[in-house]
Amino acid sequence: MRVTLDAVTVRFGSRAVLQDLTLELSEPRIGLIGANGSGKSTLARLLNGLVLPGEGTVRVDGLDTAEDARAIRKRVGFVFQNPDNQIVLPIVREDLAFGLKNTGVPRREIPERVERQLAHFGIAHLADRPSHALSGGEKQLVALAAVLVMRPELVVLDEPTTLLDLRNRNVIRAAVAALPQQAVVVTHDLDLLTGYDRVLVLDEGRVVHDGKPRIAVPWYVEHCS
Ligand SMILES: Nc1ncnc2c1ncn2[C@@H]1O[C@H](COP(=O)(O)OP(=O)(O)OP(=O)(O)O)[C@@H](O)[C@H]1O
Repeated sequence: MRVTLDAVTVRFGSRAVLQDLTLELSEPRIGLIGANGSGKSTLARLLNGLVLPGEGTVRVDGLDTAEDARAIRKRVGFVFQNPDNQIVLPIVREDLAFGLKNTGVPRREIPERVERQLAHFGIAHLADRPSHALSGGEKQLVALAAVLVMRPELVVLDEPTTLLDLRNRNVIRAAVAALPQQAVVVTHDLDLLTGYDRVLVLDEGRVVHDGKPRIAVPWYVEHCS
């Protein structure tokens, strides 16, 4: 998919948290890095219309997020930083089935799709567990599974590894690397970006570096830390 930002500014109150961004995002793996408060999550949220630009336009394959948010959300999945904001139903299996039911997937196909997605992440054993009683890392895996089961064309992940131990961080890294879909990943975990096609470094709402990870990551470490 091709996401284009044209002269986008986002303000919260009188403060511009993204300033006059013009970008085209179409590479398979894009990382967004930058200091706390630099605007990464806000940029990620623009991509599926969770945040709308105050000025300028965001288009996803030509659809304007300010006008076609519903159609865009079907195609662009968003994995929240805090999985509690995403998991809506009390039992894991039901949570994964929820979105599928809402988008009209035939009921007989739903259980198998849910099982397959959970098994893919090695979390089939969580299917009947209450979502609220999962560990932070388990919740993060369930939240990612719940987005992927919808088969979005683009997946936006906001700090997908923050709550995870080393083993599950590797599970997520491998899962993201193996995604057939395009992915945009906000992260402070710089190792996650190995092999990515493009990394954007944000600073105070502007893109201050844009390039391959082997250049962008050392640039960030040198200039922004
Ligand atoms: N809904 C909101 N209302 C007011 N201010 C907001 C809102 N969302 C974000 N901000 C502010 O916008 C700025 C950018 O926030 P954003 O979450 O995009 O940064 P970030 O780079 O993702 O940070 P972090 O690494 O800490 O997650 C911050 O100063 C934040 O306080």
